[in-house]
Amino acid sequence: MQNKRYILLGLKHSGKTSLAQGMSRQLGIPWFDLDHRIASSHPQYPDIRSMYRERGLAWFQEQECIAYDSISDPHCIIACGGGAMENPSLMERIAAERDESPKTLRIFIDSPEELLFTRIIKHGIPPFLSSDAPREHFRSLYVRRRNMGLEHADVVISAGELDKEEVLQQLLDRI
Ligand SMILES: Nc1ncnc2c1ncn2[C@@H]1O[C@H](COP(=O)(O)OP(=O)(O)O)[C@@H](O)[C@H]1O
Ligand SMILES: O=C(O)C1=C[C@@H](OP(=O)(O)O)[C@@H](O)[C@H](O)C1
Ligand SMILES: [Mg+2]
Repeated sequence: MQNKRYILLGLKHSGKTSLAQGMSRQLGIPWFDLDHRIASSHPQYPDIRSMYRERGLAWFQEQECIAYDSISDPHCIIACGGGAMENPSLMERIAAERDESPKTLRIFIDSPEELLFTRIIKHGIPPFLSSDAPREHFRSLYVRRRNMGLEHADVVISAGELDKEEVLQQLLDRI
């Protein structure tokens, strides 16, 4: 099972980065995180939030594509950011790669809305959520991104209330 390229998709805080690390440990193949690559290419910003806030969505989406293109390993795990499903250029790249080589597998981590919102606001309201009505904004964003994730995915993992190790196990059983 390890001779594939696994792409992790899911809303913010669904556990993509943690799962990529866990999969890498279990499968013995490298893992990459698009946000980490963007951050290390732009050390003038303290974090992803501040660069997203300062440079805006279009710039950030371009950086996601550049970060994706910079990964050449055919066998690896790539954790995308929570907005990746809404980045058409990135989704097209990955779909084209999948058409060329069925060894690319898109995995959507499907987590409940309320649980994600609770995890997200623990660290304050992120720049992609309106500060006036973050809960309502998150609801519409959740529905839209989830539908897109389900549409793009080859495998869907229902994470429910499972802890990280349990989600990882579900995922490993399915690939
Ligand atoms: N299944 C889970 N159960 C509980 N907490 C989780 C779970 N998955 C992720 N988390 C927590 O949510 C936060 C975001 O996790 P992370 O792996 O960075 O998600 P993502 O990359 O999807 O934003 C971290 O604090 C992490 O410990
Ligand atoms: O949901 C989003 O729009 C975003 C999620 C973040 O990634 P994580 O899902 O890994 O936290 C990061 O890419 C950026 O802040 C935008
Ligand atoms: Mg992440």
